[in-house]
Amino acid sequence: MTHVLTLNAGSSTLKFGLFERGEEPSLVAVGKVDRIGGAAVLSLKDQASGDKVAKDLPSNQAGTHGGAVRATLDALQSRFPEADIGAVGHRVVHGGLDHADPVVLTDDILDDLRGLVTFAPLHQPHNLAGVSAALAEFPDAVQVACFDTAFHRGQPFESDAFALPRRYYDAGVRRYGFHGLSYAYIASVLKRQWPGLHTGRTVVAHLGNGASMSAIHGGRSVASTMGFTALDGLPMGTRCGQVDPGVLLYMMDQEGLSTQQVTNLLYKGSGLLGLSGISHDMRELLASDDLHAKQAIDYFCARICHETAGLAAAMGGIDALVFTGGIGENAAPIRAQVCNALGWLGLDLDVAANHAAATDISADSSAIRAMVIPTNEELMIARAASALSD
Ligand SMILES: Nc1ncnc2c1ncn2[C@@H]1O[C@H](COP(=O)(O)OP(=O)(O)O)[C@@H](O)[C@H]1O
Ligand SMILES: CC(=O)OP(=O)(O)O
Ligand SMILES: [Mg+2]
Repeated sequence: MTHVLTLNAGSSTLKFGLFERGEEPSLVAVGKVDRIGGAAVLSLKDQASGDKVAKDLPSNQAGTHGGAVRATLDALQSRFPEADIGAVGHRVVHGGLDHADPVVLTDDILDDLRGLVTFAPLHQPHNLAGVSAALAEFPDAVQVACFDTAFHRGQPFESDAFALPRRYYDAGVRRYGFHGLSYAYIASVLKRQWPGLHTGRTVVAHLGNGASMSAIHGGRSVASTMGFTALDGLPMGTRCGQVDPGVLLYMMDQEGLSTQQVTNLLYKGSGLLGLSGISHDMRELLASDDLHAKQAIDYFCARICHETAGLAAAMGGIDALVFTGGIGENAAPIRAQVCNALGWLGLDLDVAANHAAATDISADSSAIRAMVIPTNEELMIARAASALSD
C-alpha cells in the first residue's frame, strides 16, 4: 500500500496528514506543528490506535517552517517506518492566473510559483520550502500542488476585478480569494449531506488565524472577501483586512514608511493584535476583560456581519451560514455574537446547540440555517495527490 503525505503550511503552523492512497484516501495520521518561531510543539494523532503524542521541538527546529518540516518527517518516519510515500500533496496558497486545478509540480511550475511569493509573503515561501524538503526526502514521489486560489477562479467579472485601469486586470491584478481548499471541502460536505443547501446559497466563514468568507452558490464560489493578497476582507490574527487605500498613502507620504515597513505593519502588526495590543489569539482575547480586547472582538464580528450581507447580495439571498476554521469551529461566543447581530436576516440561534458546537446551531424557527462544519484541507490535498499520482 502506498501512502500520500500532505503538507499545509500556514502563517505560524504546519499541518500534515498521512493517508493510504486511494480514490477516497484513508487517514493514517494527522498532526500539526504549532507556534513556529516560538515555543513550537508538534502534535500527532495515530488514527488506528487513537494515540496522541505531543513534543516540544528543539530550538534548531522550532524557529522555522523548514525545521518544522524536518521534525514532521522524523516523527512520521519513526512512528510509521513502513510507510511508502508515493505522493506528497502541498497546499500552495497562491496559484496566480494559471492554476484553477491541482498540478504535478515541474521545475517550470515551481519557477512560476516563486514569482508569486511577494503576493503571499506569510505563506508561499513556506509552501515552497515544504516542496524543496519533500523533493530531497522523497525524490521518487510525485509532488502535487493544490492551490488556495483555485476554487475561486470561476468568479464573475464583478467579483474578480478591481475598478482600476483595465491594464491591471489584464496583468493579473485581480481578486483571487484564498482558503479555497477549505471552501471546496465544505462544498463537498454540503453536496453529500445537505443536497438542498448544496444547490442553494451558502455563505461560509473560514475563521482561523487567517480569516475569509465566501459566497458559494450551487457548489461554486461566486464572491470572496480576500482579494489580490490574503490581506483583504476580515481582520485576522495579525493582518488588517479591509482598509481604505488612502491610509497606505498616509503611512508612506506622512510617516515616511518604506514598502517593507508597511508590509510588516499590514501583515504582522494589525488585525486582532493591532487593535487589542494584547494578542492575535482569539482564545486570549475572549479570556481578557480589557476594553481593547472587547473592541477587537466587536470589530471582528461586525466585519463578519458586514461581509455576510455583501456576500448574500452577490447570490440574491442566503440559505445558510457555515462557520469553520479554528475560531469558527471552537469559539461559541463569536458565533453567538455574529448570529445575534444577523437576526434581521431571520437567523435565530439555538443557544444550547451553539454551546455544544452542534452541526446545526439554528433554531427550528430560523429562516436560514447556521451551521458548524469542521474543515479538512488535508483530505482535499490527499484526494488531489492520489488522483494525480495514479
Ligand atoms: N477554543 C477556542 N476558542 C476560541 N478561539 C480558538 C479556539 N481554538 C482555536 N481558536 C483560534 O483559532 C485560531 C487558529 O485557527 P486555525 O484555523 O488553526 O489557524 P490557521 O489560520 O493558522 O490555519 C487561533 O488563532 C485561535 O485564536
Ligand atoms: C490564506 C491564509 O490566510 O491562510 P492561513 O489561514 O492558513 O493563514
Ligand atoms: Mg489555515
